[in-house]
Amino acid sequence: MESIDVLLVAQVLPYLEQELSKRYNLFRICDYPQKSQFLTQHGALIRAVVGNGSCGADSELIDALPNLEIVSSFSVGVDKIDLNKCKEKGICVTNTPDVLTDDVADLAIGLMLTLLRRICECDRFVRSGDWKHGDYKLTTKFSGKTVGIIGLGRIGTAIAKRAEGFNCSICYYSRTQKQEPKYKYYPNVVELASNCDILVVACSLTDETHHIINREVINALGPKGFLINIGRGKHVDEPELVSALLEGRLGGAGLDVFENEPHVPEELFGLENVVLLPHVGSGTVETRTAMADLVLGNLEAHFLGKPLLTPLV
Ligand SMILES: O=CC(=O)O
Repeated sequence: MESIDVLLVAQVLPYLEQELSKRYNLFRICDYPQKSQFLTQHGALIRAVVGNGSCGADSELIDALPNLEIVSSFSVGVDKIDLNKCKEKGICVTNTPDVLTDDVADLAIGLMLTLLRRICECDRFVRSGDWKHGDYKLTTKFSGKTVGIIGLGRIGTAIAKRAEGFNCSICYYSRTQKQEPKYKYYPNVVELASNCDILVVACSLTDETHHIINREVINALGPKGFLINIGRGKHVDEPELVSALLEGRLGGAGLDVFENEPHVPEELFGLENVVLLPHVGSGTVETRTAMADLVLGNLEAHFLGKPLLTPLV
């Protein structure tokens, strides 16, 4: 398959990049200071694009690649791929579901525990020597809280199962009610936020879920409520979140994702009731390797004319 031209548009696991360059004629967009120059010179050669959750294939890129057959994303989220355009043009799209579910759900629970029990702050308290001057203040219990989940898909369900292990009650919002009698369904996010202690964003980013966490939802969650976001930064109206935290209208936030990564609002840096992570939901060696193998497996299947492993479009 060395003669197949593949374009890498994002920074991915070195193992994936190495395997791609062994198997294909690999172009890396980052090697070209002018993207437009690359596209004019080589655009017509490219049959596959490999991207990730931050950089995929927008309408402009798809238009510049007239022989594109497949976009294979090293991510579960595909909000950076113009799916409608791919459908229209008959371009296949694959992502990396399932293999990262456990890691993302583990991290969501980690964020809840870290936020409520102030684990990062406690660590800083010990390192700074402050413990010698007195004990750390009391924090908030996690076990038994009501956890509200936006999006009861693979990741949302895995979070619910884990939270059940902490005797938490589970409620959720999703476009349609699921066959899950143990979990209470709310038909809108404001009602969900009013009725839970911890609100978790676990849905995919679409036009409908952009800023699903807005001022009204934040106010419904309230000064004793906590927000956890392991979805996408754009699920949250970030300036609204920052003002709610600064004004004490929200109890706290555990965030793995931000609207303009890697930029994080600096107003958050001084707050004790936030935990800030650098988008590491699936960031373990085991999971990223499994994700890389899925990207490679999907490309191989496509070019051998076999069924795709994880087709989306
Ligand atoms: O954010 C990460 C992913 O979509 O896999």
